[in-house]
Amino acid sequence: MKTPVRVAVTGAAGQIGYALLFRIASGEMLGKEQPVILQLLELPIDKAQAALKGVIMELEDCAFPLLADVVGTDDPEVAFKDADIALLVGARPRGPGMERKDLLLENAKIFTAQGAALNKVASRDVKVLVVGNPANTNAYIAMKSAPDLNPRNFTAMLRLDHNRALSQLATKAGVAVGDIEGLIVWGNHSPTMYPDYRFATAKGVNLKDKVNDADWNANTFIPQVGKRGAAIIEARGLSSAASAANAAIDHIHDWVLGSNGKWVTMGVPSDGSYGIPEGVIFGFAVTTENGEYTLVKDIEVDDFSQKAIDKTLAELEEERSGVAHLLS
Ligand SMILES: NC(=O)C1=CN([C@@H]2O[C@H](COP(=O)(O)OP(=O)(O)OC[C@H]3O[C@@H](n4cnc5c(N)ncnc54)[C@H](O)[C@@H]3O)[C@@H](O)[C@H]2O)C=CC1
Ligand SMILES: O=C([O-])CC(=O)C(=O)O
Repeated sequence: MKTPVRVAVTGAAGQIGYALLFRIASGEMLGKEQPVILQLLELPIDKAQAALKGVIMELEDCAFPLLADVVGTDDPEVAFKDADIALLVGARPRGPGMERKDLLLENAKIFTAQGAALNKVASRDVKVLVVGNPANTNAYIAMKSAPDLNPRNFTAMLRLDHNRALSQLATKAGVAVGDIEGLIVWGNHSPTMYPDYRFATAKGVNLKDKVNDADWNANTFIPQVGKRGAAIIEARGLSSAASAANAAIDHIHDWVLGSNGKWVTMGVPSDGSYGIPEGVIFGFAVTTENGEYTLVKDIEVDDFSQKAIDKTLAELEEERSGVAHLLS
């Protein structure tokens, strides 16, 4: 039997947590041979702790062979102790009529405290995925609050946007979603994100050429992917949960086990590529192998794409300056 991997999940009793934990424990994230220890964090309030207790009871009732242990706590330093993977989900979600950045100041404090706790007690190789919104800037805050950890290991979730774009493109192009390669979502997890299908192919066929519809790209595809979160809130009265949990599983699965040469989108600290200032957590195309990601370089950026990238970067810079006072 392999040594169990310690997976910390914050906001574990929330809607995404409920859609996520059972899949991690059944081996969908790290593989069917990999035991896990779940270290679950919830707020130090009775209702949240009682809900967490109920979720842990249900995890027990599944008798998952791969679930080596479960810890429930209200203390980040207990949840993150020796964590190999940390899924930072716990944060307030938006409601109808709000943008994700409206959550910034309220949620930012969570990520300074949790970054500091990770810095203190997590594995030195911990892989961090920030799901709580606004995800890119929260990941930036956590990264800056953890100066002893490798900044590369702080990532934000754009995989849901990537998966949404895959699905819409597959439908439009009349191809199987699993055959699509070479898709990117650049930038911020917000309506300014830029889903870019210029290099997407299915079975070697370029899908931009196949679709051949610039109007659909500019006026349907890009805005629909960008505003999909709001459309779900409108329809459900609650923000996406199962699809968000699914994207978190995909993100960590590929980061740990590899993407087999496929491009996937991760929000990662820029190394200065494509003119994105170093350290800004930006959605880039990456490939993953042996637990490491590599930015895909030298993607041609045309005028249309440059304008879209500039717009989403400007928003991230604005968010970053809005939280600068929390980081000094
Ligand atoms: N990046 C992405 O693609 C997506 C991000 N999200 C975001 O994920 C976050 C969670 O969403 P839901 O699960 O639907 O919300 P929820 O409200 O159902 O659950 C959040 C849970 O986090 C807990 N929590 C709050 N502050 C905490 C803290 N400091 N430490 C530990 N736990 C804490 C709450 O008690 C609650 O149980 C929201 O910010 C939402 O906007 C949602 C969908 C997609
Ligand atoms: O839209 C929201 O607030 C939740 C989210 O991030 C998404 O579904 O993409």
